[in-house]
Amino acid sequence: MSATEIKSVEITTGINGLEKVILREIHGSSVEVYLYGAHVTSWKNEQGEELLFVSSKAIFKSPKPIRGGIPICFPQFSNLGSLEQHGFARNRLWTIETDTPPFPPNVTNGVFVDLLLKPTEEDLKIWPHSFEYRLRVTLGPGGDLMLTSRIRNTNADGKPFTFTFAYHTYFSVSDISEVRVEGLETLDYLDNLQNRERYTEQGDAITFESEVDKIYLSTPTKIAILDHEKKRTFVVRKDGLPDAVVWNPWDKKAKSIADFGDEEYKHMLCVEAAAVEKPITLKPGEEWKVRQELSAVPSSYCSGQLDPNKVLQSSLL
Ligand SMILES: O=P(O)(O)OC[C@H]1O[C@@H](O)[C@H](O)[C@@H](O)[C@@H]1O
Repeated sequence: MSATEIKSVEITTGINGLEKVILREIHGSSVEVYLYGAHVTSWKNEQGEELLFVSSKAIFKSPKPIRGGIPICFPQFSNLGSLEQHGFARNRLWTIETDTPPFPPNVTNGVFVDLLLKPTEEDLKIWPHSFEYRLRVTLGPGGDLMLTSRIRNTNADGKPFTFTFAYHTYFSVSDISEVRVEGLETLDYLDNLQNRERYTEQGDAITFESEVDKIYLSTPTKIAILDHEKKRTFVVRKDGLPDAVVWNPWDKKAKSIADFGDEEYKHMLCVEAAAVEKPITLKPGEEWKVRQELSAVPSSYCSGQLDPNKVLQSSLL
């Protein structure tokens, strides 16, 4: 048996000496996750092709979050509150947890790592709430990438807390002009480029020809990103996350982002499973559990299958 045929969890050192965990499946797929931000920075298929976008200018150094991969936005999405943009979970050091409270059996298939974030004294000064955030990153037997989050209110003062959330996934695409997203058509969205005014998406699948920054509301549990040039379709399945943010900065905004290459907008698309419109409130002792599952399939994948009405009726997870 060669090294790539062994299923494994390896803890090693990544860029700038930051610790990372590499998950490998027997057929050759792999996932890398940094303890800094519990940030997935790589997801490769059985052919070793990278499926996530990470900027060539990404800075792997605190306090800057890593540009690309899957940042975790918690306890605040965007600037919807008093915290730094997208909250602090994405630039804190998480720990590996070996004695995690049991997960339901459907999230224990495959190879996984459990990460834990608890607030420091400093964090409590800016967000005065005790919590335990457990993230399980799982690489499934078929190369699927699953992120399961469990967030528990551990406040001893009897107080509830409220937050917004997103898995800010950057998908790698060959050419953004050739990409379309299915599953969001006809839905309502808040347009971040227009003071979060509410609009209704018209027409067919979503395509890209300029900057886009939209929060789609009450979205189906399944969304597809079709990359015609690569002949690849990403399928996002989500559970407990009603919203979906779609973001591409396009050329002008790209130039204003220091840790993002001028032309890189052509090769990425963020589709972010999120809970934004209706913030989540947890009482002490309560736990919120959500899940995102990503798969990459060849583009013979039947387009049109993701009619939101049909998808909404079916249970996908
Ligand atoms: O540069 P950041 O903080 O990682 O955010 C990137 C983008 O993230 C998206 O989720 C937001 O909708 C955008 O408004 C934002 O520009």
